[in-house]
Amino acid sequence: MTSSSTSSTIVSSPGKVLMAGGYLVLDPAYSGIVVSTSSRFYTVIDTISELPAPGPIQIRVRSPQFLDATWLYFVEFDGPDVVRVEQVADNSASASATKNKFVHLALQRTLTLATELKSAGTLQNSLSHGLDITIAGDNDFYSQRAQLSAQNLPPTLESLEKLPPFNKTGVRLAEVHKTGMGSSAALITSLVSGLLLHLNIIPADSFATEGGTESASEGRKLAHNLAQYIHCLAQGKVGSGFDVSAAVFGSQLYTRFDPTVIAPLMSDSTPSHEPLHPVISPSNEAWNYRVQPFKLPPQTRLMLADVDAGSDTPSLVGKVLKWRKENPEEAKKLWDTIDTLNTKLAKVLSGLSDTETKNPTAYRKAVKYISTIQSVQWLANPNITQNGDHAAFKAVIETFVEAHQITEDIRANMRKMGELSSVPIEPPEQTALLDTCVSVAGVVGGGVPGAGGYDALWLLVCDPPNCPREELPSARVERVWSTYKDLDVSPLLASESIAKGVRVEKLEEVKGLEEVVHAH
Ligand SMILES: Nc1ncnc2c1ncn2[C@@H]1O[C@H](COP(=O)(O)OP(=O)(O)O)[C@@H](O)[C@H]1O
Ligand SMILES: C[C@@](O)(CCOP(=O)(O)OP(=O)(O)O)CC(=O)O
Repeated sequence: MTSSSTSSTIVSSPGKVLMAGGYLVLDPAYSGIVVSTSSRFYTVIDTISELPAPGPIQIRVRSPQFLDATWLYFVEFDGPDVVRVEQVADNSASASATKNKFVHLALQRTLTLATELKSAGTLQNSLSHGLDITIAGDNDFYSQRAQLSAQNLPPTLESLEKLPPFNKTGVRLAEVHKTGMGSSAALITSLVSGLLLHLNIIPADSFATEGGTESASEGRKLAHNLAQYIHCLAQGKVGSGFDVSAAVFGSQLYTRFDPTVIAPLMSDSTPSHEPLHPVISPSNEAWNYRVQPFKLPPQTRLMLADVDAGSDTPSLVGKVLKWRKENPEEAKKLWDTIDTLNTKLAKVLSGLSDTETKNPTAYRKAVKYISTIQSVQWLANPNITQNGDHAAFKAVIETFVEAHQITEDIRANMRKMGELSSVPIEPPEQTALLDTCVSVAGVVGGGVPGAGGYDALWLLVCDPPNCPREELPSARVERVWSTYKDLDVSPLLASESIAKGVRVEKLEEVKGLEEVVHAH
């Protein structure tokens, strides 16, 4: 199969970090602070340029970063509204014998929805040349430790920047070491959104407008509902869905949907006999998730680290939920305390963005000032109001101190949750590492993302403009990470994504993507 890029559709969607709200966000009474990352998953959909061969319609999906990662499917129409997508057995050199449930379900359910919204005949026409789909994830989704050490590079941001984009992992998908940024949610979202655009199920400008549930386009909401449903089906469980929501809408305060909305469609049988559109449609009011806009303050930077000591999220979640069920009163008190703190954190961080808009000079000076001092010292200088724009300058610093204090209080309460339910949410090794990081000059706060455990951490650090790289708080943090003895800590390149969720891309503007698409 050869492919042309003239008619290609390229869509990307970001990874996620649940900064605050782990476990709470599983309950619709509480929300989570979700930051979407600059690391993205890309789906490139091409039409096969050769004349259609007689025989069934073909869809080829490739993930060139992995070994044995080409999947070939036949699409068959059976009557006016039944479409079947079957994986072709390993009878060609280019197709692998492995299955990819996530990809298969994304194709199967998206084409089913398409048949309901267009006619089978129209869809058959759109697919007559087949589809050639390439999937690629930014390096951050997979641990690059092995690749760095193979090149004798230390685990630093500078080294990560030297690795080729969409670096080959050298392994099969099942063997890859994930970093917890939500590869499957970002993959499903980019694939489903790309297909909806390519098949004209949603208008071409669906992802041009941004926003949460209030202002997003109907096309974006449809992509969300469909991706959320397919992701649940592929995972075989209904989580809170914050990862898909971040992939679709970007950074946000997320409140989950009631899982009963998709219950009628959760049977694994193919094809599903229940029509999808009445359930998936954005006009179905049973979709009661809420996405409120959120972003990190200006001149700060989110830093993420991959900590090598893997833990298993599902077992953590099961134990915490069991404890909560058995201790409802104590749990409610703790959940409410944490929620008050989480809500306050979101408000304080959003407030900093407003302050920067209103008084950019005082804000910039304050960030610059605190970026060279440990948080305990930020207000220590009695002459602080003499320094710059007086009251406004001091007020900015006070707000940063508040943000720092809240993140520390959240950590303490998450540790309590862990102790009470006998789950290593912020285990002692992570506490020691985080305490060290949080005391570095210019660090606002940090924590264990999502469900916690041993495998990751996040930090929010000041990032004043026009400052030499080696003098930035991020460089100080990197030095701590690279010399830390008790845990193996490796940085991730990602920061917060400025683009809000899923977006359309141009091949030539994404470094390295063209090479991946044309790799064989
Ligand atoms: N680059 C990729 N190409 C194709 N499929 C992928 C890719 N990355 C992830 N997947 C799919 O997602 C699955 C992993 O899902 P899951 O274990 O839920 O991961 P995560 O915790 O990252 O969401 C893989 O088995 C595969 O089906
Ligand atoms: C416990 C949770 O609230 C958060 C888990 O967040 P993680 O980021 O740890 O999740 P994975 O992507 O599964 O590793 C469960 C949920 O919200 O679904």
